[in-house]
Amino acid sequence: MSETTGKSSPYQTILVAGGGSWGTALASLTARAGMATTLWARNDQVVSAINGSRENSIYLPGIKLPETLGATTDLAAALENADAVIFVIPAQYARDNLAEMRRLTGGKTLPVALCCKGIERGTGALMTEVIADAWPEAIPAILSGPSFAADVARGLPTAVTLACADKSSGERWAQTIKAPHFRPYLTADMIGAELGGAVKNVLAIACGVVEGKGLGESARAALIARGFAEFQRLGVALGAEAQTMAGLSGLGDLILTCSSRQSRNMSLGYEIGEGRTAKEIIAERQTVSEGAASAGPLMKLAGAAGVDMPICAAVADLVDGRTGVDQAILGLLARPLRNEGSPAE
Ligand SMILES: NC(=O)C1=CN([C@@H]2O[C@H](COP(=O)(O)OP(=O)(O)OC[C@H]3O[C@@H](n4cnc5c(N)ncnc54)[C@H](OP(=O)(O)O)[C@@H]3O)[C@@H](O)[C@H]2O)C=CC1
Ligand SMILES: O=C(CO)COP(=O)(O)O
Repeated sequence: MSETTGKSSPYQTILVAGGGSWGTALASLTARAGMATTLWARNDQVVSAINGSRENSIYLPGIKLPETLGATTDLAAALENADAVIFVIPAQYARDNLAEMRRLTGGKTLPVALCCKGIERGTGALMTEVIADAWPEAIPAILSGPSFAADVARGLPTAVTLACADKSSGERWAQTIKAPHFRPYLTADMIGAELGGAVKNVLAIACGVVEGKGLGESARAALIARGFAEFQRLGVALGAEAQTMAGLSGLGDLILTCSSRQSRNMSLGYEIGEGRTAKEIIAERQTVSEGAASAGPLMKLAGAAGVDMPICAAVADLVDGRTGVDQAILGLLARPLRNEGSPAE
C-alpha cells in the first residue's frame, strides 16, 4: 500500500453543481475546510434557504451549514472563478448539465469530480463516458463510497474512493475533500469506482424487496453475496481492478446501501416488497433513486459485455413493470444450480 504525496495543494475555489442532499453535504465539507465554495442549484428555494437560514430545508433538513457557504442559481457566474467542480447532479441529467458547463466556460479544462452514481438511460454510458462526450476538455475524477449525505454533513466518520487517472489532479482532489471525519483513498481505476456506485444502487433495491417482503436476514445476506458476484463479473469484463471492487466504492457502498432504509434505493425496494409499484413510489418522491433509472441501462451494458446478471435483471424487470415480486423471486430461486468456485476434478 502506498501513500499519496500529501504535498499537493487543494483546489481553492470550488463550484458544487447540484443542490440535493449530497451536493449540499459536500459543499458543507469543502466550505468548512476553508475553500471558497459556491453551491449552484437550479432550484431557487434551495438557494434562498441556504443563503437565508444556512439550511437546505428541502433536501437536507435539520443540518446547519457553514456561514461561508454561498449558493446561487447563476451557473455562469459560479463557473467564472471556479478552479474545480464537484458535480452532484443525478446521472440521467448529467450529460445536459455538463454540456452546458462546457458551453459556459468555452470548453475550459477544469477538474471535475463526478459524484453521481448511475448509468445513462438510452446509451448505457458510464459517467466518465458521458463527460468525455459532453465536456471532453474536463479532467474527470470519481468520488464514490459509503457515505449517506446526512451522516457526512453531521460530521460522522467515513472513508471513500477517489478515482482519477490524472495523478496530480487526483492528489489535489484528495487534499481538497479530506476532513478529519472524511477520508479519501486514491486509485487510478475510474471504471471500477464508478461501476460500484451504479451497481450497488440496483442491488439495494433487490435487498429492499427482500426486507419489505419479509424474506429474512439470511436471504438478504445471500443476495448481497450473489449480487457482489454479478458486479465482479461485470467489473472484470470492463477492466475494473479487484481491489476497487472489494473496496469502499464497491463492497463498502454495497454493504451500506443494502443494510439501511436510510438508502432511497433500499427503501424503494422495501415498498415494492410490500406490494406497491415502483412507478407510484417514484412519482411521490422528490428525491432520486438512481438504481431505478440505472437498472435498464445496466442490463444494456451487461448484455454488450456478455455478462450474466440475474439479480440486476430481475430488478430491471420489476422497476419497469415487466414482472411482479413473487415471480421475480421464484425466477431467481429456480435457476439451474451453479458452481460458486472451482468445480471438483
Ligand atoms: N444523498 C446521498 O446520500 C448520496 C447521493 N449520491 C449521488 O448523488 C447524486 C445526487 O443525489 P442527491 O444529492 O442525493 O439528490 P437528492 O435526491 O437529494 O435531490 C435531487 C436533486 O436532483 C436535482 N434534479 C432533479 N431533476 C433534475 C434535472 N432535470 N436537472 C438537474 N437536476 C435535477 C434536484 O434539483 P431540483 O431541486 O431543482 O429539482 C435535486 O438537486 C445521485 O447520483 C446520488 O446517487 C452519492 C452519495 C451519497
Ligand atoms: O450512495 C449512497 C450512500 O453511499 C446513498 O444511497 P441512496 O441513493 O440509496 O440513498
